[in-house]
Amino acid sequence: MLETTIAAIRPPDEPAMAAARELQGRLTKPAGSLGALEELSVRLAGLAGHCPPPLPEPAAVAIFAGDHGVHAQGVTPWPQEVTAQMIGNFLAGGAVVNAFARQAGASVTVVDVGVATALPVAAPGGHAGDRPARDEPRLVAANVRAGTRDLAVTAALTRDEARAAAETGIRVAGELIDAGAGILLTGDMGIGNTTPAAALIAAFAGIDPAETTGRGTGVDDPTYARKVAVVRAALRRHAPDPADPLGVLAAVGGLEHAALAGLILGAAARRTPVLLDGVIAVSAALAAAAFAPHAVAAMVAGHRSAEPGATVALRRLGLEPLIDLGLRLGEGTGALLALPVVTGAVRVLHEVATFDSAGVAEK
Ligand SMILES: O=C(O)c1ccc[n+]([C@@H]2O[C@H](COP(=O)([O-])O)[C@@H](O)[C@H]2O)c1
Ligand SMILES: Cc1cc2nc[nH]c2cc1C
Repeated sequence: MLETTIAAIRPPDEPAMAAARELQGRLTKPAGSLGALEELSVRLAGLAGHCPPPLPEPAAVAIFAGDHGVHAQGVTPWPQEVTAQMIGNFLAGGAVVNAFARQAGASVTVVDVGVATALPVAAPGGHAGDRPARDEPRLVAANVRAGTRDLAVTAALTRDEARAAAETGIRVAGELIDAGAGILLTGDMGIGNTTPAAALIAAFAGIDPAETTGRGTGVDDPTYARKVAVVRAALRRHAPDPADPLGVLAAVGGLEHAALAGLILGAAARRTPVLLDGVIAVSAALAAAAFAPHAVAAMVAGHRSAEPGATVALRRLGLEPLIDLGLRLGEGTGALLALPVVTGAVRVLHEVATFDSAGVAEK
């Protein structure tokens, strides 16, 4: 399924992009006055193969959750159980992602792709295991293994495990798009997952982990120094080949990172935009781009995470984030805040009058 998905990813449609550029020039506003929204509208026309592209509605957030063997190295102060507990919170509607999803009118799908501890059977007020109503958060059980192995000691995953997680992401993308989603938003939850994200970005960018490792949930100086040393040693030990993205994901990645790479590939194959959240999403986006360079055409960078690796990854992908608020929460929160910007960029092409039609004089 991974190979057929990659093979289905085509380059953007140049005539649709040219039509969007030409239309932008005829709308009742000074040329270029919508800044980055204009190029975004052109990119989305190229992805859709149509001008104007469809409005990115409805929106669906997919939160991939997993745990990490590298937690044993003391790279985060939070107990591993928080991953499962936060799933309970997502399903009960009490997390920040839920508040922002309600505001944006987006659905929330939580995917257990590798949680290590027991999931809440039914969160208070939640619907885990029940058949949810249309707008309630939904849980997809797709656990590949109970957390990764410790990447400081051995490869985090086998290639088969990394593939299984990526194919889960592809499957979730297909199901959400089949159910009508016009845009997918990436979300993640995994205590410790900024460590593999930093390793993935350093591996794909070929740079020192000091440039890609951040403070995650907010680690102190000794923990930060340990984290950089763990990532550096892991890259030296595994020496992953950036031309082999499955190998990189297996060596130093995580199950949610691999699944997010799959979600992005699945969206790109269906010519559906995927709005990226923070550092975990952009590390997965580098893997997706290594699998299929044209997948970048489907990516929109929602925001610039405070994690330094996010800026490195966005630069390599050639993506400018839509908002920059110093967020470092994950869950899909930054992507949700950026969603109205994406919708606005497309709505302009649908609704704004041209100089001709409105009888407004041009300069
Ligand atoms: O989205 C981001 O850029 C981001 C930055 C820092 C932390 N996080 C979230 O915090 C958790 C990982 O942090 P840590 O310190 O345990 O590696 C995980 O659940 C992520 O969703 C997310
Ligand atoms: C409380 C908490 C919420 C989160 N959401 C995403 N990552 C998280 C990490 C923690 C610790």
